[in-house]
Amino acid sequence: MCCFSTVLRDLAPSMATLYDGISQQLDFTSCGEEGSSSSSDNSSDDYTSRIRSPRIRSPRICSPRIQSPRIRSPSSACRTPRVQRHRSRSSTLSSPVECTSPIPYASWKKLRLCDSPSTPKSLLSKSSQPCSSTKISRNQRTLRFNYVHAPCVNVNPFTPDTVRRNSEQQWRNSGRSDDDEDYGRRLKHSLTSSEEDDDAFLPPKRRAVQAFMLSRYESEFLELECIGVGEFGAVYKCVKRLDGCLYAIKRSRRPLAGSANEQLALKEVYAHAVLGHHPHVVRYYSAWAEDDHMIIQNEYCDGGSLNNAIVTKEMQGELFSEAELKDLLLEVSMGLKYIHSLGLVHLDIKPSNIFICQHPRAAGEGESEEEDDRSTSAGVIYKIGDLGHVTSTNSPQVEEGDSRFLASEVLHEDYSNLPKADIFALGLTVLLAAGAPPMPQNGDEWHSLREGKLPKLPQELSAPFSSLLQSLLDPDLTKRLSARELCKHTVLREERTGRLAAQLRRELNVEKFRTAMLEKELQEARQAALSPKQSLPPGLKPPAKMGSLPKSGRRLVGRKTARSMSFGCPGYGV
Ligand SMILES: Nc1ncnc2c1ncn2[C@@H]1O[C@H](COP(=O)(O)OP(=O)(O)OP(=O)(O)O)[C@@H](O)[C@H]1O
Ligand SMILES: [Mg+2]
Repeated sequence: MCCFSTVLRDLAPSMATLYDGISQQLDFTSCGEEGSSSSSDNSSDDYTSRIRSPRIRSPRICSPRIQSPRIRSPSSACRTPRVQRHRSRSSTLSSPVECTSPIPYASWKKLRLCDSPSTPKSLLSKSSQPCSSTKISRNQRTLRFNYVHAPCVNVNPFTPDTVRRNSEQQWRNSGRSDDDEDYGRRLKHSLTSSEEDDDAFLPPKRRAVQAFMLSRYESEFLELECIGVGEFGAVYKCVKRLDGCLYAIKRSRRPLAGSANEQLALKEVYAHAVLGHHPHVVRYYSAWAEDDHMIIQNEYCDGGSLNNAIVTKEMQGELFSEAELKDLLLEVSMGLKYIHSLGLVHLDIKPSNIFICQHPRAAGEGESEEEDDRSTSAGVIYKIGDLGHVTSTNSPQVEEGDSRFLASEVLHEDYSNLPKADIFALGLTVLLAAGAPPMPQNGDEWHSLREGKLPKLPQELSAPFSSLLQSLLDPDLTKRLSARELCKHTVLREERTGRLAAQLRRELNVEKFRTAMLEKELQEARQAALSPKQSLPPGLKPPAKMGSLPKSGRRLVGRKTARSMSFGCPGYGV
């Protein structure tokens, strides 16, 4: 009896926790429409206070955009683009009915209901809930998130050591809360553990599959830091609790449903899904809607954006070398060639939308037929990201990108050769990396660039490379090279091929040396086999010489056992 009462007493807190869990579940389901348009401001603030951590934030790159100058008559070919920036992405509409998006609110709703294997579960469950905008108070929400403990983070045992060490260092610097200490501990342990205690890598199984009444973002990911804030949303560096790998999670800043942002968010997801995997396009893993915000899980590029790299170089008084510029141009062209080959255009190519991977090997890259990352000058890989403006070439719905990189023909609504608009923007991007002054948003300078006049650069580029850059800005679209042509261009290929050849020669020499060493060992082994008396201890009978082996090849010892052979084994000539 005494034992039974003890058990009951011990059970009481667990029952209370269970009850809490159930009530939180109810609470959670009721918050589905908190971000509905009528309450967007509050929700946005709530979101900001909840999700944005006061951690390191990369310098914000202001990228004003054109304010949807949709219908423009040819007479609008004025000297200065009339379009005034600050930008269409942010224009949240007050009601779904007013939505100007070509994907109407109804379709968005339907999209959430379509039950395909690729439809995120969270999206489906959310869609099945009533659309009433039952709001929960800030306090309730706080309670909900405070009471539930997030599952721990698994440490991926396949993470290369260098990456793991970097993560551990970052972990130490980030000053995490007690809740996530476990991850830090296991991460640290994984660096020092021996083979016998490799089990320590793996958390108890129940943790990996446990269901928690948290948002998908919080239950599946551990947020490490905010790595960028764009017009559309904020991007967080996160570790996925299950696989222990890093991802860039992009979350729209404002509630989506019924807003113009909805179209952009969907465009980005559609484009990523269609594009699949290419070494020069930021990889997409998953997307879902949460509290009416779109969340996109992408590959994390450890070198940040090209824009950040340009700013950093500038501060250090350095410039991208011509070889690096050629790599940049070639690799982004490869990504564009792929995008264009699928009948799509990016329409927002600029330094802040090109990302750098510094550990391509670790990320399993360099598998493209077209390239070999051994041949890149800086050993980094450039990738095209931010697909929010992607549209198809056949039936373009052009949401113009940043006016600083906008081709003149797009401003004049000539959409007959949109891939060349990407090439124009790429030309300006490479010029910026070469040290060109910031691109103008309008005015005479803006026009002179569109007339094919290159800006002054602080470094001397070779004549062939300069004229190649010049051709990217050519106002005559037929003279502006295509991505396909750029990928084959000798100016870009020559050096790269030379570097690859040199690298292959080095590797060949290493292999030759290894072969020579093996041959030497083999010779020694043969020698030892031919003069066995010298090496055998006294009293031991020498084995039969090669020449005196029985003709049938019968073995003298171990006749009944399977024969295993190895090089360098005296007694068995090869
Ligand atoms: N995959 C990634 N890896 C590393 N950093 C990233 C990644 N995605 C985004 N970032 C960082 O976040 C910033 C904003 O990202 P992104 O361009 O996707 O958002 P955005 O809201 O569309 O921005 P904008 O409208 O200004 O182009 C980038 O400039 C970069 O610094
Ligand atoms: Mg961007």
